[in-house]
Amino acid sequence: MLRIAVPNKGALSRPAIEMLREAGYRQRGDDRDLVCQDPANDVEFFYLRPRDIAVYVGSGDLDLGITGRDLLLDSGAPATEIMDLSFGGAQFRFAARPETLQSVAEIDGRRVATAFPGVVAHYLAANSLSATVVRLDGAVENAIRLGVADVIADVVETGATLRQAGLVTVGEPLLRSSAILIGRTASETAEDAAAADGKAGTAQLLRRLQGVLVARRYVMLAYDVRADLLDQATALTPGIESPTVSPLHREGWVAVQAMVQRAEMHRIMDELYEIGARAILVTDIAATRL
Ligand SMILES: Nc1ncnc2c1ncn2[C@@H]1O[C@H](COP(=O)(O)OP(=O)(O)OP(=O)(O)O)[C@@H](O)[C@H]1O
Ligand SMILES: O=P(O)(O)OC[C@H]1O[C@H](OP(=O)(O)OP(=O)(O)O)[C@H](O)[C@@H]1O
Ligand SMILES: [Mg+2]
Repeated sequence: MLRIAVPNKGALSRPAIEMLREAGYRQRGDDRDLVCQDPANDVEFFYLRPRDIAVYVGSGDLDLGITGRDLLLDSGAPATEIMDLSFGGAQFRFAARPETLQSVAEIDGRRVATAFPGVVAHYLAANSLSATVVRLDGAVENAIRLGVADVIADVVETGATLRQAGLVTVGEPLLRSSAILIGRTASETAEDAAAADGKAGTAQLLRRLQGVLVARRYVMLAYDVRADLLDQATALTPGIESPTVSPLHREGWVAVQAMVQRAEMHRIMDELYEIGARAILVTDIAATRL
């Protein structure tokens, strides 16, 4: 049986559970449940603090887990990123009072408050800087006004918390984080992952999660167009492999179906209309296996 760690609380919990449900797995019905069995898929889910997930996966006690890239790096656990899950996006940045630090180089010799000492130590070492790291649990934006630190290093999503605390970012992000699937060994494909841990459920999970990512990113576009305009139209909608073209009852016209990126759909529909395509329809994709 495959054993998978899922965030029990925090920014990543709800979207992780939603993604697993969309991928066809059974998930807990109550926020307080710590374990959920999914016998139909031969998987057991454990709900854990996102910060602890890399530890369980790194030790081999759990096979796979969903956590943040920043939390994986911070843990220093021997686990690796298998797949970017495209949610929980945030930057990890230094911040300070305006006008106090012109560049990251000036962090040298200062006190840096953070709940991610591993990420900060890694960055300082890679950039030959030395600073005193003050480890806090959260609400680190307060550390400067309370005199504990000169600089903070924290997760920034909208930037609202920094603004409210009267702080500004310093330098470029230390890292761009998002939710990731982690395992013991890096795997390029679902087949590699299954081969690495010898569990069939691993390949199935990877394929299903990839299926959800594609279903979220793409829509199905269908339209009718005059056959002599088909080359022009399919240049706009090449699809993933190749568009489906079917004859229409109406002489000289064809129907075309192709997947397009959701972010591009309105531009493509406008351009198709311009060249003479009609009955242009978009439908959501519920699930995919490409
Ligand atoms: N707005 C956000 N605030 C905090 N973490 C975020 C945010 N958006 C994404 N994340 C990611 O969520 C993970 C942190 O989750 P975690 O549950 O440890 O903290 P949290 O969401 O702040 O919850 P809490 O601090 O209440 O325990 C990190 O990987 C972080 O990059
Ligand atoms: O850029 P923003 O959209 O404002 O989000 C980032 C803030 O959210 C998180 O704090 P959280 O609410 O989790 O509190 P914590 O510091 O106690 O973890 C994070 O630590 C930042 O403070
Ligand atoms: Mg937090």
